[in-house]
Amino acid sequence: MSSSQTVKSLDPAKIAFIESAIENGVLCFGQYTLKSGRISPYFFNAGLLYTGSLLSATANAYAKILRTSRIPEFDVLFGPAYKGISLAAITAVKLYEAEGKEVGYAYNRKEKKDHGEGGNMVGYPLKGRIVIIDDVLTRGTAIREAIAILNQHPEAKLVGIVQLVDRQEKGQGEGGKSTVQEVEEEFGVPVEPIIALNDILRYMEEKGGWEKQLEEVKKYRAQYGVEL
Ligand SMILES: O=P(O)(O)OC[C@H]1O[C@H](OP(=O)(O)OP(=O)(O)O)[C@H](O)[C@@H]1O
Repeated sequence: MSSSQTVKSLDPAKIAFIESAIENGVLCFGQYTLKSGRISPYFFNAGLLYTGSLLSATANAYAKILRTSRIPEFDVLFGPAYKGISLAAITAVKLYEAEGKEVGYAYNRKEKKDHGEGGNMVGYPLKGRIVIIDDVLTRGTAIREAIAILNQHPEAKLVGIVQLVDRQEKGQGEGGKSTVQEVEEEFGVPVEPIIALNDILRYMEEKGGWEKQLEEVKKYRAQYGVEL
């Protein structure tokens, strides 16, 4: 298969997102130690979404998922520190500019501040229907911490979570479920990704020229992945 092969079975928006991520080094292949301790042959580095055009494309992708997926109506976007902060902010701006949709925006600090406005929450008051915006759930530690923050606000109701990439990996439990499945069951809300590992694999398979990386990712998936 040549590297100019067309990818037919994926949504063009997903193809564009994957290609832009690869071109800009956001989606990369090698050897990466994840927060979970797992050594992954691929990594999605949301920290490299650092130009206006990349942020704009990312915000479009989040806005589209919020419009088209299982995420219900919501009032506030909550971006957990650190990476979730800018991701939630750009999404709130995009929803307003592109769709005229006004939503609140809130984030937490990792360290508590004792001057100025004080506390560790900033932005829109945490009340109403909340959607968490983050980059990726690996073992789900960060998302559980974010939900614990929400639970300290009795008027806040979590209604959904959106992540950039669903790695489709086993979570913390013994049942062999993915982190996403565990979080969906535990908290009773949908967790939607912009792309999933399956999309990335399909892209690599159909595009061609990725045989070596594909083999490594498939090996990793056989060890840590879940069949969906
Ligand atoms: O599901 P987990 O195993 O918790 O891993 C995923 C989370 O960990 C990373 O954030 P991190 O806590 O490193 O904070 P950062 O955004 O400040 O980099 C990443 O941004 C995810 O949010």
